[in-house]
This record gives sequence, structure tokens and C-alpha cells, in this order.
Amino acid sequence: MTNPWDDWDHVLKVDPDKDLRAGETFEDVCRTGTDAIEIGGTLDVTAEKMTRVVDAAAEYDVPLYQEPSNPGVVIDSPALDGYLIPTVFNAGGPFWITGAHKEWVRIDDLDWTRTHTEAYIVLNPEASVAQLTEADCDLSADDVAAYAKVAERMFGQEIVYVEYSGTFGDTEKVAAAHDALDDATLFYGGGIHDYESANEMAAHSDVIVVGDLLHDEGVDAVRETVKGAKDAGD
Ligand SMILES: CC(C)=CCC/C(C)=C/CC/C(C)=C/CC/C(C)=C/COP(=O)(O)OP(=O)(O)O
Ligand SMILES: O=P(O)(O)OC[C@@H](O)CO
Ligand SMILES: [Mg+2]
Repeated sequence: MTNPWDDWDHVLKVDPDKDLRAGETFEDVCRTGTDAIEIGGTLDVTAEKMTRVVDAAAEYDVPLYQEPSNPGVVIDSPALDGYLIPTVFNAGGPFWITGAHKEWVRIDDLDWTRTHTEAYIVLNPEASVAQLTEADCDLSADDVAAYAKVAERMFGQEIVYVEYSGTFGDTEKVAAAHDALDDATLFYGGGIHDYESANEMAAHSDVIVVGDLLHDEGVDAVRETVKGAKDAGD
């Protein structure tokens, strides 16, 4: 089976709770050359803020995916190509593994054809996502590889996401996850800030995700990371 992300090298994650740089527009954001835009953040996201970003990006060609951090922020929009629903494999308790999901499916009539999951392995203990989910970030490269294998082989996950949100990760751990996977696509996110960091992590993963750089430095800096990802090849 083919999935859209099989052809991606670069994803831009837009946090609806953060502003763009002064003078930059969503048209600029959509023209960075990124393969897809993921809309989501851990803190202070609302359905209203989500809608604002989706509506602003809707008229451009880039595929748009919502990545909700809880069931209350999911929006129903024809502009969305799909929903990427996180599940945190190393969360401190079951709520962020299956609990939130159980609450979501009982309240909504879901469009399963557009609903996909991402198996997160959260590794930066300082990140809001780690704190919210009480993730066990004290993992060796072998632990990370084992989680990746469990996600792919035992839980049928098509995307495994090594998440270092806010900091550049340990390439040995990212490479260990990559080596452990046969078919699933490895997303890496965290601390990518220029051509070099993008190029380096792209060599150890299938898709790199760039987040805060858009809000902190702007679209030109993002464009450099697209080049870094594309130059790494696959
Ligand atoms: C079942 C549904 C619909 C939702 C639950 C989905 C789950 C399990 C969410 C838990 C993990 C999570 C909060 C994912 C959101 C995506 C993410 C990691 C965004 C990056 O967040 P940070 O960069 O840590 O946060 P801020 O930038 O807001 O500080
Ligand atoms: O904001 P950064 O550090 O680029 O992280 C990207 C993404 O993995 C966050 O979920
Ligand atoms: Mg963030």
C-alpha cells in the first residue's frame, strides 16, 4: 500500500498558538517547498486557532494535515487531506496511548479514510509534550529501536515519530529507530534550524519535521531546511 508520506522528505509543523514572523503570510509558508504542512502543538491550541490556520493555508497546493493534541481541537474541514493522530508509546500512562483515542472515537463519527496514526517516541524531557504525557525519556538507542519495532511489527504503525521537540536529537538513537524499521516511515522532529542540521537528520530518517524555526526565524530559514532534506536523498 502506498501512503502520501512515502514521498515526503520534509514536513513543516505550524503551531496554531504561535504567530508567523512579522510581514510573512501563509502564502509564503506554503511556498517554502515543504512536502506537507502539519498543524498542531501541545499547549494552548483550540479548535478556533486550528480553523484559522487551515483556512489561511487552504487555497495553496501543499497537503494539509491536522495533528491534534487532544480530541477537543479536531476540526472538520474539507481543506484537510487528513488527520495524523499521535499515540505516545513511551507515555507514563495509558491515557496518551489509547485513552484519549477511546474518548475521541466515541464522540465523533470519524472519517477513517483520512485518519492515520503516528507512533511517537518522545525523547526531550524538557518539551511540553514530554511533560504532558509524563513520557519516560530515559531511553538508550536499543530501547528506542525496540519501541520502533513494537510500533511497526506489533501495532501495525505506518509512521514512527522520534520527537525531540525543541532540541536537536541524538543521531545514534534516531539511526537506531531507522535501522529497526522495515516498512514504516520514520519521522524525526526537533531542533532543526539550518541546512546542515536538516541534512544530517534527513540522512538518519525518512522525513524531517521542522517546527519552531518557522515562528522564530521565518520562511527563508525553513527553505534552507527543505534544501538540506532534499539533498540528503533517500
Ligand atoms: C485522540 C486524539 C484526537 C488526540 C490525542 C493525541 C495525543 C495522544 C497527544 C499526545 C501527544 C501530543 C500532545 C502531540 C501533539 C503534537 C506535538 C508533539 C506537538 C509539539 O508540541 P511541543 O513543541 O512539545 O509543544 P509547544 O510547542 O506547544 O510547547
Ligand atoms: O519545533 P521543533 O524543535 O522544530 O520540533 C518539531 C516537531 O517535532 C515538534 O513536534
Ligand atoms: Mg513546539
